[in-house]
Amino acid sequence: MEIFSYMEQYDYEQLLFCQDKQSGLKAIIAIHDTTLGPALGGTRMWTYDSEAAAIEDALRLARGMTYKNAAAGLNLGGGKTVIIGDPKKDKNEEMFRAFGRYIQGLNGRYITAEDVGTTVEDMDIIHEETDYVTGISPAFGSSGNPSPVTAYGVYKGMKAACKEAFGTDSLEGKVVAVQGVGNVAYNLCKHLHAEGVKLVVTDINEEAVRRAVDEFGAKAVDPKDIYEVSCHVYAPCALGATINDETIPKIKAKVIAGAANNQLKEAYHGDKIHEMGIIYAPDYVINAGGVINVADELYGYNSERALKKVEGIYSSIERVIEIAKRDNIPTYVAADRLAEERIERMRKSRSQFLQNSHHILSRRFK
Ligand SMILES: NC(=O)c1ccc[n+]([C@@H]2O[C@H](COP(=O)([O-])OP(=O)(O)OC[C@H]3O[C@@H](n4cnc5c(N)ncnc54)[C@H](O)[C@@H]3O)[C@@H](O)[C@H]2O)c1
Ligand SMILES: CC(C)C[C@H](N)C(=O)O
Repeated sequence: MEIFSYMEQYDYEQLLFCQDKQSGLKAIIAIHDTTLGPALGGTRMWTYDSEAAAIEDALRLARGMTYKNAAAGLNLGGGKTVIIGDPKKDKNEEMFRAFGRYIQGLNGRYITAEDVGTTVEDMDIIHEETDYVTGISPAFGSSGNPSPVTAYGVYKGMKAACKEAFGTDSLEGKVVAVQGVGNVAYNLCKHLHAEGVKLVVTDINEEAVRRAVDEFGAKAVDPKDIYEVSCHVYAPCALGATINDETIPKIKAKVIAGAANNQLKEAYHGDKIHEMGIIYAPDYVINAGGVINVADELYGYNSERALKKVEGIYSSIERVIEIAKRDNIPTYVAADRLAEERIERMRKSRSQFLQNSHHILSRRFK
């Protein structure tokens, strides 16, 4: 990948490489756009096949956060970190302390939180070095693990998408195929099971599958068979790019609604599923519950206020579907428009000069 041309193509602001030999930290912080405010996005720890793959993931995820935060009505820009390593083997305290110091060095341009492979405990260690971290322990008056709240938002968004596809938002008796039953999807399955959904699940982690089978009576299938499951809803809740040339012909669901980031491998895959009449709940709209929840910490965390906002994901999905139908466009395009229009409106309305401490007059008028 030609990094500068890629950054130019999608208008990225900054890409940082953070290395700490002692702890083994190899982190990449990508800041996409800070028009709306500081970039907020989680830290993913993953064993990437190559450094290029890690850079690409950081960049794609950071841009996703710009759109997610904008569409959710947050006054936050988009950024993301990836740490190269195995979260089960390679973590240590010094690593997250070193990483926290790099975040502190950005002086508020980037705020982090959890993502795949990182936990509340990791955020607490980062917090030893910087205040620019969210999703830390409730003991600090913070919001803790965002996953259950993300799951609640996905559940609400799935109901809105089903209303469009099946004429009712009741999920009772529906079959939902859940790919990846980790932190978010386990909690999603709880809501679905409580509403009488028949669950079909898969995961590469056998223990995660067993838990869903035992607790929710889910049927387990092999990871490669999840696309072909005869179901009403396909819920991608593992990693990204699972909607692609290979999987689309296998999908039997009428609705795609799940937690994973960057579900469409390429934009044209969104066009393909639209042509097939599938109702796609755009990933960054339906999975915004976690970021809405951690962002509330910046105002002094109030869980009731945050959950109320997360419930709004139902109407956000309704709105995206409405725009898509009105303008005869796929839902992913409708969501992008919503986000881009908000960023542009704010860019214009915030463009006038404002007296603060970082401008040409700051030394003269102290
Ligand atoms: N945690 C949050 O609050 C949050 C918020 C927004 C978006 N997301 C996104 O949702 C997704 C899940 O997040 P999470 O926090 O639950 O992560 P997680 O790591 O707890 O869960 C992911 C699960 O997917 C499984 N998995 C990985 N590859 C798989 C494959 N090929 N087939 C089947 N299963 C596979 C893993 O074993 C794991 O159990 C991620 O894409 C994440 O970026 C998470
Ligand atoms: C909790 C959030 C800041 C990050 C979350 N992993 C997301 O992708 O939205």
